[in-house]
Amino acid sequence: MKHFLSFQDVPDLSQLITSGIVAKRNPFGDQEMGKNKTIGLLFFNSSLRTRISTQKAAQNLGLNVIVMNVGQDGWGLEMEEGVIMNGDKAEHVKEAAAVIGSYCDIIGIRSFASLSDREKDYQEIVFQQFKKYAGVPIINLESATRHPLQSLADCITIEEFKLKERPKVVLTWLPHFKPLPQAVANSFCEWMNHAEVELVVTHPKGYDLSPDFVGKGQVIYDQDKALEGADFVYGKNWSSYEHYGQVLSSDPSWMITNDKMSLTDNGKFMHCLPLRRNMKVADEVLDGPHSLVIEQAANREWAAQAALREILLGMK
Ligand SMILES: NCCC[C@H](NC(=O)CCC(=O)O)C(=O)O
Ligand SMILES: NC(=O)OP(=O)(O)O
Repeated sequence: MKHFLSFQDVPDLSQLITSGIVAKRNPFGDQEMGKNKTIGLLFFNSSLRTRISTQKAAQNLGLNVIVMNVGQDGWGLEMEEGVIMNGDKAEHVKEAAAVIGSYCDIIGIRSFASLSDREKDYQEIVFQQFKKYAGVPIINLESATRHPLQSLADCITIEEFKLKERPKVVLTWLPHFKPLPQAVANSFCEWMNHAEVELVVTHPKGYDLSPDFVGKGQVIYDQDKALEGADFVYGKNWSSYEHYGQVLSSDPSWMITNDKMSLTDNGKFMHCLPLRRNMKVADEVLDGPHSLVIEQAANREWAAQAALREILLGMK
C-alpha cells in the first residue's frame, strides 16, 4: 500500500482486518519491520485516541515516532498554489511537506473540515498537497471527509462481535448543538459498503450524507423503524451536507437510550468517541452491557498497526 487516505487505497479489506486481529494477538511479531524508520504524526486538530493508538502501533512495529501539534506549534501553512502570502500563513505547504518528508519515512496527518466551504473541504487539499510534495507515504488520521483508521477499527470490532454472517448495521445520526464534520459517518458508510453487512442509515431530513459515501446503504428517516432488528447501532452526529456545516436540528428524541436499543435484535452500540453523555447517548446505554465503545477504541491500535504494516511492506 502506497498511501492510506481512503478505502480506495486498501488492496484487500478482509486481509487488512485479519492483519489487525493478528497484531492484537501478537503485538510485537513485526518489531523489526520499522527499525531505523521514522513516522511523523501531524495534528492540526485535537485528538486522544488517534494520537495515542497510532503512536503505540508505530512503536509496536519498531518505528521511531515524532508527534507535532502543527495547528498549535507550527507556522500557519498556506495550502493554495500561486497566492501572495501576505496574510497570517508564514509557510507554504510546498516547503513544509518537503522538509517533513526529508525527516520522516511516513507522515500521518489530522486535518478536519472547515465546514464553511463544501467544495474545498471535499477536495481534501491538505492531503493532496502533502501527497504531492512530501515524497513519502501519507496516512489519514482523519481528514475533512474521511477517517479510515476509525473505519478499519470499526470493521475489526464488528468482525469480533458479530453473531450473524451478514449483520444489520445501522448508522444513526445523534443530536448535538455544535456543527461536526461528516468525516466519520462518510468513512463508515464507505467501508461498510465493502463489508459483509446490511447497511441502514437514519437521520432527520436535511442531514443526508453525500450519495457517493452512502452507496448501497438504505436511508430510512424514521429512527425507530431503522433500528428494528439491528445487530449494531453506530451513533454519530454530523452537520448538514446539503446546507453545508449547519445544525438544522438537535432533537433530543434522536438520543440513543435503552428504549431505542430495545428495538434492536440485542444490538451492540458503537461510537468513535469522544461523545457527550446524555446529549447523544444516555448513561444507561454507555454503562450497560451493550456498549462496545471501549473495545472499539482499543481496536484503534490494531487498525493502525495493520495499516502501518501494509505501508511498510509497500516501501520495501
Ligand atoms: N475523531 C473523532 C471525532 C472528531 C470530531 N468530534 C468532535 O469534534 C466533537 C467535539 C465536541 O463534542 O465538542 C468529529 O465529529 O469528527
Ligand atoms: N475517534 C477518534 O478519532 O478519537 P480522537 O479524536 O480522540 O483521536
